Amino acid sequence: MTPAPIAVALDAPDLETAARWAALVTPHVSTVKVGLELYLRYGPEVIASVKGASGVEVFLDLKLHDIPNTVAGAARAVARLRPAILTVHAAGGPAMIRAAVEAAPHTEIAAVTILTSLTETDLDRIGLAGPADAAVRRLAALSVEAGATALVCSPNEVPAVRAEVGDGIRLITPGVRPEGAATQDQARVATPEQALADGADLLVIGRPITGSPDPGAAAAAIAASLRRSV
Ligand SMILES: O=c1ccn([C@@H]2O[C@H](COP(=O)(O)O)[C@@H](O)[C@H]2O)c(=O)[nH]1
Repeated sequence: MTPAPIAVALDAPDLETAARWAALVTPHVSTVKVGLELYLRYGPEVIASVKGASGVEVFLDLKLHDIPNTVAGAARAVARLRPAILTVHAAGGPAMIRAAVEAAPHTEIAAVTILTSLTETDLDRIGLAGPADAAVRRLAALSVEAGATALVCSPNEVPAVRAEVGDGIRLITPGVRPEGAATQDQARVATPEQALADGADLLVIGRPITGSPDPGAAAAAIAASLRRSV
């Protein structure tokens, strides 16, 4: 069976837990995601540990955001680990995004538009007044112009972003919660089925899977539900 287009966020406190979660979910999902917590604690060794013997894609979610020269150096440093995907913040601007793209030619650079934890009130307060999807759309357009081939946005913005950037750009959506699951610190959310129906290419799901007593079964259940919904 083809693994579901899900990136499981391995936000674990230690490497053993992350590797165990990865082994449990990789029969069911295409991708595992390593974020700041694991990478800052363990560095490059985390990539091999979560990959194990499986062919799962590794998504390195470091959300780089600095001046172009610094981001180029950071992207070059992690490119040798050959992650499938590396994130940068779109708000770093076009020169910074292009620097990452050029520094990591074998890795897909995904630009994070507006964090899915932010509400419209938060956006007003940080000076991005207006509906979230207007800011997301603007950041999406500049990121693609700068060479990003993937974008991170909430599932709610997928139709607007797709209309802006067209097909051929991978849309990655955190802020995904199965029906009835707690939203926790996520603000702009949708169900996995809705996200997929709206055209998301890769769904990032963490705690609804890793917080389950059986992460493998939780991943399998969401994957099965996605298969039924298409
Ligand atoms: O806008 C963003 C960008 C990245 N994330 C990351 O995705 C996961 C979501 O985990 P859940 O447990 O499913 O909430 C997490 O690693 C974030 O760092 C995001 O949530 N929103």
